[in-house]
Amino acid sequence: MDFSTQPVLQVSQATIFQGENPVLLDVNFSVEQHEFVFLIGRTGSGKSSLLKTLYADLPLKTGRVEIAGYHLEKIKTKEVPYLRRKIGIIFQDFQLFTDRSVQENLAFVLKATGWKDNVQIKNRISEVLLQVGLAEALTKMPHQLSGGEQQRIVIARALLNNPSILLADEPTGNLDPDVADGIFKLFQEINKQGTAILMATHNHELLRKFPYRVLKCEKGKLLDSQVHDVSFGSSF
Ligand SMILES: Nc1ncnc2c1ncn2[C@@H]1O[C@H](COP(=O)(O)OP(=O)(O)OP(=O)(O)O)[C@@H](O)[C@H]1O
Repeated sequence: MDFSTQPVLQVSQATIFQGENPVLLDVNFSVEQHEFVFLIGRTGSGKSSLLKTLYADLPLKTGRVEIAGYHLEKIKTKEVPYLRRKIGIIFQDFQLFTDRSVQENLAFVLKATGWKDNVQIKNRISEVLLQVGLAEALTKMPHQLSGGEQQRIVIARALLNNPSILLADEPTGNLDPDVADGIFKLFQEINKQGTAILMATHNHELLRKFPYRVLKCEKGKLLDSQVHDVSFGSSF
């Protein structure tokens, strides 16, 4: 068994760019396997740009990032799909195929990531649906599900390949507060089972309720509540 304490994410001296424009300078932090970390900051402060860099949607031009065993400063385009199997990515807007059932949406991802055995595919889909509390949704079409249920399916999809870290960009942003609470609890359960979570949020309530570590994008820097005095205030 692997008892290594190697962080799942390590960022050193990285600059986060949008095109030619630097958005965050000299970014340094790491995330351990058991951690739940909030990413905050005003609109336009660089949260999404940081997350996009971490899943290799934006190139890392300066500095070093190791995530789920991949070094982004030297990753090749053909390796990016393999990296994305090791990290789960969840956005605010559910991007399910609207013309396919839940089962077909999930099977598509497994097949695209190399799964071939139909029995194993079926079993894995049942497992992740059970994990997100939606076993009965298997044959439903996305439009037959509520917003919160669709987001649960998106989370199930992100879990299919047992990622070591989930990157979530405002995953509760479009949901009613009660539904958002349920989704947040689901993230906490997933975290307790050993998946690190880095979640961008504007939700003050969550930050006040849950004393997780906070990374804050502010004036081109990334502040870390483990190192800096990070104010939540009204500035995010
Ligand atoms: N596709 C893009 N092309 C060029 N510039 C962009 C692009 N997306 C974002 N930016 C710019 O990069 C900077 C950081 O934006 P980013 O989307 O990372 O902020 P954010 O903190 O995620 O904001 P929000 O809370 O509104 O999602 C902003 O100045 C923004 O205008």
